[in-house]
Amino acid sequence: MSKVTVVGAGNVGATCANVLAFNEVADEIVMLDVKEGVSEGKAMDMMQTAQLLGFDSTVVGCTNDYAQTANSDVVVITSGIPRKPGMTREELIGVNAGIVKSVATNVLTYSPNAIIVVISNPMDTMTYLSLKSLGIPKNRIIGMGGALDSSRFKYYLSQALGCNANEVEGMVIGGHGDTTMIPLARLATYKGIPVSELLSAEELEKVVKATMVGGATLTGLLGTSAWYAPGAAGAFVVESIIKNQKKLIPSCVALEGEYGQNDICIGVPTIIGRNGVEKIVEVELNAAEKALFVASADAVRKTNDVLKEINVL
Ligand SMILES: NC(=O)c1ccc[n+]([C@@H]2O[C@H](COP(=O)([O-])OP(=O)(O)OC[C@H]3O[C@@H](n4cnc5c(N)ncnc54)[C@H](O)[C@@H]3O)[C@@H](O)[C@H]2O)c1
Ligand SMILES: O=C(O)C[C@H](O)C(=O)O
Repeated sequence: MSKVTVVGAGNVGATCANVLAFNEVADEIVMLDVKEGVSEGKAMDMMQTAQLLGFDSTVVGCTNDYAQTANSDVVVITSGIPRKPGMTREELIGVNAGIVKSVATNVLTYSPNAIIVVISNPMDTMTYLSLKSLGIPKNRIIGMGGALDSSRFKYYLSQALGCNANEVEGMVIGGHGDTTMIPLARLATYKGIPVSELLSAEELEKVVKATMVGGATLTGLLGTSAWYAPGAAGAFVVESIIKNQKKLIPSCVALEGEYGQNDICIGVPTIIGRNGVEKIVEVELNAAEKALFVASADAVRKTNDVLKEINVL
């Protein structure tokens, strides 16, 4: 019997729960939100698709009742506010830090062995806050950003190449921010062929830039931030944990010397399985990529410092 809780039944949380149910990733999926009746209503709506879509997972909704989340194997945190056009993710810290800290504490009380997947923004800092305030082993705290950013990178590469996105490989590491993301263009391939052999340097640069502001572009179009790919990316990470798939997914994890960094949570390639972070894979970066990673970590650290200034850490 596997159980996943999704906290925050807004755009991202509900989409994540829906994908988890549709793909039968867990036997039971609990959605929790502070808005009276919203989780219950969305859960009932999803359950009324079960016969149409043919899934057997159970979706349960509750209003702030953590007892219903008890003994979850994985808890996904999406609670908090999203950005509006013109904002950065970092600007959300003042509101979201308090929400994420209290939610993380509550879920751990009822699911002391859960693996926590943090989605709320600014995600790298919310992951660090969860790690520091919960004091659980670092393998059990995973920030979701790289799965989404890499999917966007593959999308933009496929558009430039005019090919199927499923036949493109590529990873984005670094922070999950408009200026901190590092799409690893040098290592991206189409059917094993380096994309640098198929696209000009200018075309590749355009893809990299579009990937970095992928979230901002959607926020401009939608008036709030995206949810289909973010929800699916959250479910993708959860599936690798629940089914022990050991997929290589760029994820925001605590570094202790890896990539030359300490006391930070930031996106790096990780093997994700039943124990959460099973392994951090150290890809050999070239000098330019190393410099970008250092700058990205410096920027993430600056946002982490705000946690102390606003007294949540
Ligand atoms: N890491 C990523 O890749 C990524 C991708 C997309 C969105 N996000 C972030 O995810 C968060 C959610 O985005 P969204 O579009 O779903 O927003 P949303 O407003 O649609 O949903 C957020 C939900 O959280 C709920 N909530 C607020 N405080 C709560 C609490 N204390 N306990 C339980 N629920 C609470 C709200 O009632 C709301 O339903 C935002 O911070 C957004 O920036 C991150
Ligand atoms: O862009 C945002 O603010 C939401 C999320 O981080 C995303 O990348 O879609």
